[in-house]
Amino acid sequence: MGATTIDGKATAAAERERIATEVTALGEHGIVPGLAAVLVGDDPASEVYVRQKERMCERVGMRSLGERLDAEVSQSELLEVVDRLNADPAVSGIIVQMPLPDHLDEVEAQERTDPTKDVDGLHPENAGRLMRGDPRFVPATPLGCAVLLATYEIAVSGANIVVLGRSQLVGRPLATLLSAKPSPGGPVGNATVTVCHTRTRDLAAHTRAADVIVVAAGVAGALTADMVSPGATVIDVGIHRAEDGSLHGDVTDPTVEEVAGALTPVPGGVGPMTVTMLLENTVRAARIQAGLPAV
Ligand SMILES: Nc1nc(=O)c2c([nH]1)NC[C@@H]1CN(c3ccc(C(=O)N[C@@H](CCC(=O)O)C(=O)O)cc3)C=[N+]21
Repeated sequence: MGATTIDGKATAAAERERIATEVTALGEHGIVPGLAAVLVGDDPASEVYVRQKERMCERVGMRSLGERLDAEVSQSELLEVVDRLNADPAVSGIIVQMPLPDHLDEVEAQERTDPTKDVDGLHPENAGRLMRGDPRFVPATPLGCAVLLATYEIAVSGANIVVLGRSQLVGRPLATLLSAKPSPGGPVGNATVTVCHTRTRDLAAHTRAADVIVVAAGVAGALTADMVSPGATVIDVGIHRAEDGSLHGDVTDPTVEEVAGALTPVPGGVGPMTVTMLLENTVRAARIQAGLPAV
């Protein structure tokens, strides 16, 4: 038997064809969407992200700008970079990659980002709009997960979904998105969502009752086969680099694949969708800044 593989790489490639068409249409208005990523220090997951982002921007005809800052950079120097990108008309979207080194204040950097350029959706205004059911930028990873579920026609409406993880970037917004009343043309919603985390008592009881489990714990080994009900869908958001350079998700137990009905691989699952939805948000940002209707 074995689970259906949810092919994020192929789904992302199809989504990029649509995005490339939108980029071409904007080009006719003289607009080239540009994405700036601020990377402080050398977090390995962020390094993977930067590289993929630059490749994919190029493929769809967008501009990509990398701002690499030393791990020792001060908070005021970081904020100056954000201010400069806010003021730069060639920059449509800005992301400050997480996690930042401990001496830096992430929230202050997020609040400093122009909310119309905040393609990660982390500015309180954008996070608040998502909570209110009127999103401007849905964070790329949650949006990518929702698009995968829709593409593979995995029932979300009325389903029991466990989101394992409660980060501002993934778990929190994903739970909001999946439980929301979907807006017309918007992504999937109407699920019954349980947000679980490291302090959840009897986690396995929750995951075993789930039709869909999204593992966004950031901890390798967070989900084992005994925690999965037969046929359930498992979306693995984790990304870890092993000593030998290979990439792995939060799911490390190989028997999960024998129990689950569908499973995202790492690499080739959520990762490529994240990059692609970031491009989508950047096109949206460019349209908003140009006074065009957001698509
Ligand atoms: N503000 C912020 N927003 C983020 O969205 C964010 C972040 N900070 N910090 C770092 C993490 C990590 N992340 C990845 C996205 C895509 C891949 C990706 O493309 N993965 C490919 C790997 C391809 C390869 O190199 O082999 C895959 O899974 O197939 C990886 C990692 C986004 N993050």
